[in-house]
Amino acid sequence: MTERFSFDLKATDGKARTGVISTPRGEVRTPAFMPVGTAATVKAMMPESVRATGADILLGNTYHLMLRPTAERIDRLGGLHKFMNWDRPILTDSGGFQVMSLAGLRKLTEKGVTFKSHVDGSKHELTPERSMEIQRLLGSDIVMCFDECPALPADRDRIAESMRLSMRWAERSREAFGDRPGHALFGIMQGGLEQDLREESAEALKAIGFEGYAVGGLAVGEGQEAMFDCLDYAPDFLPTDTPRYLMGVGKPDDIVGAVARGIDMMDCVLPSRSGRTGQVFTRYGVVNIKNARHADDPRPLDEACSCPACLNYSRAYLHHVFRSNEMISGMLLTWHNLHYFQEIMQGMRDAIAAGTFAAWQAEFHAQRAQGDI
Ligand SMILES: CNc1nc2cc3c(=O)[nH]c(N)nc3c(CCO)c2[nH]1
Ligand SMILES: [Zn+2]
Repeated sequence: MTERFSFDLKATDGKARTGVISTPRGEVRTPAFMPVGTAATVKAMMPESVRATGADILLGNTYHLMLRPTAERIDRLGGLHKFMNWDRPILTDSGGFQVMSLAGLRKLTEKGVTFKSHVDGSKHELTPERSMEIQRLLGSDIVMCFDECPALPADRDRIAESMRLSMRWAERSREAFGDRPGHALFGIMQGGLEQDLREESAEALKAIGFEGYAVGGLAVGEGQEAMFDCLDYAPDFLPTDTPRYLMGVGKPDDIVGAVARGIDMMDCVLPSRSGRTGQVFTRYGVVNIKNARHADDPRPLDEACSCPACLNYSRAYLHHVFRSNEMISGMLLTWHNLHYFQEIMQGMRDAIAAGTFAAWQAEFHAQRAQGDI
């Protein structure tokens, strides 16, 4: 076990990379998908089940946990890992994105953001310094800079002004983070869909120096084509010897396309959230389990899947418990979706290491029907 944070790039195939992030709480195989554990739980999953799907790391949220139960209470109780019974690495987001998407009555200044809690209307402030303090109290292994993620579409001046504010906040985040061996601070690149602003942001972050770099400001409604156009150049502005994390992505084909463009880590609520709404991802396409045509179907969701839902239950059963709004529905469909997402990651890690990523990608797309199956 290491007391340090490090990234070891094992192999590349085209722009795709595979490696290992070493932390005092364990290793993270990349490319990695991080399940989202917003309120100190990956919804409908026990932590040991999350681990059983193949996850090495999960994501927590500064915004939600500062409001309820508060970072100070989690600290008093031994930190987020003990609190939620997950002893492997945790990456926490810094709160800015969630404030802009969830909180009310927001006021943005150079200092930071004041806002009203979406939980109880109480007033709060987030600054780079306060975000670093909260993430330290939580005890997260990978801390994200406090940034502003502008909603798209936005005009170029707004994007430039927002990115430059985020770069000043990145400087303050680095300063406030302090010297924490074994812990990492990741910078977040902004700049919208403007190539020169993306490059300016990357240069600013590299001049400050971080243990990893995220591509932020995407998956905010721009669509897959525009996102991939940006990913055709943005990761190349980042160092090759530190992890690259694409925030908030995505559907299976988004994930594969991002890895093909040099991304090492991703997070998304999709597999867990859609598991609760009956949307099931399989290698052949999407199954909407609430559809009546599954009512008498004795087959599993996916004959080739080894998750508990596919080994032990029929589509007919899953259709029934979804329609009956039974808790086991969200549990089984979430487990399957997270298992499938991790199977995609393992397949890509193996293919990149073997130099067969192009063939793996072709097979991935050939298997998938368009639309529901
Ligand atoms: C779902 N799409 C998405 N785009 C994002 C973009 C950002 C971003 O630019 N900055 C920060 N701090 N977080 C982000 C997050 C939350 C991560 O799950 C995003 N999530
Ligand atoms: Zn399954």
